[in-house]
Amino acid sequence: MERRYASHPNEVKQFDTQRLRKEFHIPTLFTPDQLELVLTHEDRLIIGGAAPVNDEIKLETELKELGVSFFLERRELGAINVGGPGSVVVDGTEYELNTKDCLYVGKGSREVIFKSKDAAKPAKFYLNSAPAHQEFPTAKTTLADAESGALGSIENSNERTIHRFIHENGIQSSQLVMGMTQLKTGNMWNTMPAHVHPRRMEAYMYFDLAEDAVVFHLMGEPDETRHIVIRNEQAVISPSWSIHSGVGTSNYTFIWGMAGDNKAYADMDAVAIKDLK
Ligand SMILES: O=C[C@H](O)[C@@H](O)CC(=O)C(=O)O
Ligand SMILES: [Zn+2]
Repeated sequence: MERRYASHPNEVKQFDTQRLRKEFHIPTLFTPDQLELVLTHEDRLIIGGAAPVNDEIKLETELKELGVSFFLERRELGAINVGGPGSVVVDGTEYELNTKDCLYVGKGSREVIFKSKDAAKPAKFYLNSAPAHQEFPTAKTTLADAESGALGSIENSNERTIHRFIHENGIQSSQLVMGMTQLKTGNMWNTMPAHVHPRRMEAYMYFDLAEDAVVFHLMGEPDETRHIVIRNEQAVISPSWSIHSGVGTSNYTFIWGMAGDNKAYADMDAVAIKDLK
């Protein structure tokens, strides 16, 4: 498991492109038959991917890295499938996950196995895991069952649908909040006007992008913004003090996941566009 340390905004404003990418950009999530994991010290969120093709993939790591006797002993997990049909087996119970379905796995689950149904159309499970101090039941949800809301307008090139999966009024969790935002065709902007939430960090994973398309992801303090160029199926870490917004060369979908002091989705401090620098 790769480890990323937490960052101070006064240091980050000195970073060049290479250093910004090294600290915040996660380029590889889906390697066939491998588990990819990055533990950030921003609220200790683990960001990862499981792409089973010919083999099953087990959720595991060097246990010394977490100081526990099994992965979810003191953690919870959110998994969203962005590939073909697959399933997740939690302590012997199999949950089928089609494209864009979400599974929450509660603290205390001992064995989590990721599987694809068809090696020709492999599943790709995007993973967020946060420390948890209370057990909540493992639960599945789908786009159709999620609490969804329309946001934005074509005039602002940001017409999109926000789907909330793991949140206050949805699947219950200790601190993990997770969902998916889908931009309509011809709409390129997400989260503009931008916001910060010093109470919670956030991670974005962009997908449904063509191979030659990119998202210019915006980060930094509102008056010290920087950009990171992100390609299909890559993630980016947003410290609690940073905006997290982006504009694509075409429309896209992204998964957002948060951990921190509260689970109130609307607890954001809006930044007026006129105040951005
Ligand atoms: O704190 C919440 C997150 O930044 C996202 O949910 C924002 C988002 O999906 C969007 O505006 O498109
Ligand atoms: Zn946010």
